[in-house]
Amino acid sequence: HPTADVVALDRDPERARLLLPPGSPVAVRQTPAELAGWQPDLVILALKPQVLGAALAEFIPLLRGALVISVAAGVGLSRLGELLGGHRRLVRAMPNLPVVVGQGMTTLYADSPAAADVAACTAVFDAVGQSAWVASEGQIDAATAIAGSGPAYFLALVEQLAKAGEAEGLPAELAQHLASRTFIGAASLLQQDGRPAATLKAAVCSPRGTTEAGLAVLEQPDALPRAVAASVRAAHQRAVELADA
Ligand SMILES: NC(=O)C1=CN([C@@H]2O[C@H](COP(=O)(O)OP(=O)(O)OC[C@H]3O[C@@H](n4cnc5c(N)ncnc54)[C@H](O)[C@@H]3O)[C@@H](O)[C@H]2O)C=CC1
Ligand SMILES: O=C(O)[C@@H]1CCC=N1
Repeated sequence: HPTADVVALDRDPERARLLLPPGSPVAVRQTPAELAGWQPDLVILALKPQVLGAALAEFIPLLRGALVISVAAGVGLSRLGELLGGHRRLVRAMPNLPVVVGQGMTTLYADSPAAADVAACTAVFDAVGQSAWVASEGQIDAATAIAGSGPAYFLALVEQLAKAGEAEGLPAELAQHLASRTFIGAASLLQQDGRPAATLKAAVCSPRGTTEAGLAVLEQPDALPRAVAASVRAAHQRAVELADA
């Protein structure tokens, strides 16, 4: 928001400055103590689950009645509330890395949030992509395994496609270029066409052609379906474990 007073707080301020575009009006501070007397309306906590326990106590005086959004994977609202001295105006959010290019997908959950808080959170995350509220807190951990971690799965697929291209005789640079442009093109097609992935996939398959031959291997039950299900299960399980980190 053009008139909002935004402060980034990071104990490594140089790192925070690197993330801001040149000329950004966002002020960078190192400790909550430097903000004494300031009362933010909205606070986003983007600390690693493992450091929240030790770090949050010093944030309590800053928060007062603020709307607090935590993006920490796994850490539940009840634990966040305890770490924040009984603070109740809390929302969990799970954004993903494409927020940096305005293409994020964020999942949100709160216990009986006020309508104004729902609107404020939605506005924040819709400004960097899309957002969706889930009906139960457990779904945030499942969504973390899909959308939070998901960009890395697709990037891993691009890596493997490029490697396989090299193995089939393409120069490394060209194989990487083909793999990433193919991925970007397929993602844009999915976005612009609007039909489901399965329908578009079928459109690539010529009868008895090359794609059918490739998919017959990739989609064997013990190949991609099993690998994806097991990967998502592991990520989901890790989110549940991080609750106690
Ligand atoms: N990386 C991703 O794609 C996503 C990460 N998350 C969540 O975001 C959180 C942060 O993850 P990353 O950004 O990947 O980690 P990161 O290590 O890149 O960033 C954490 C930042 O916290 C700062 N920090 C550490 N202790 C501090 C303290 N006491 N006071 C102030 N600043 C402090 C560090 O200097 C660092 O800049 C995690 O809880 C993670 O679960 C959520 C969605 C996606
Ligand atoms: O890897 C993680 O734990 C965080 C949460 C989702 C994406 N990155």
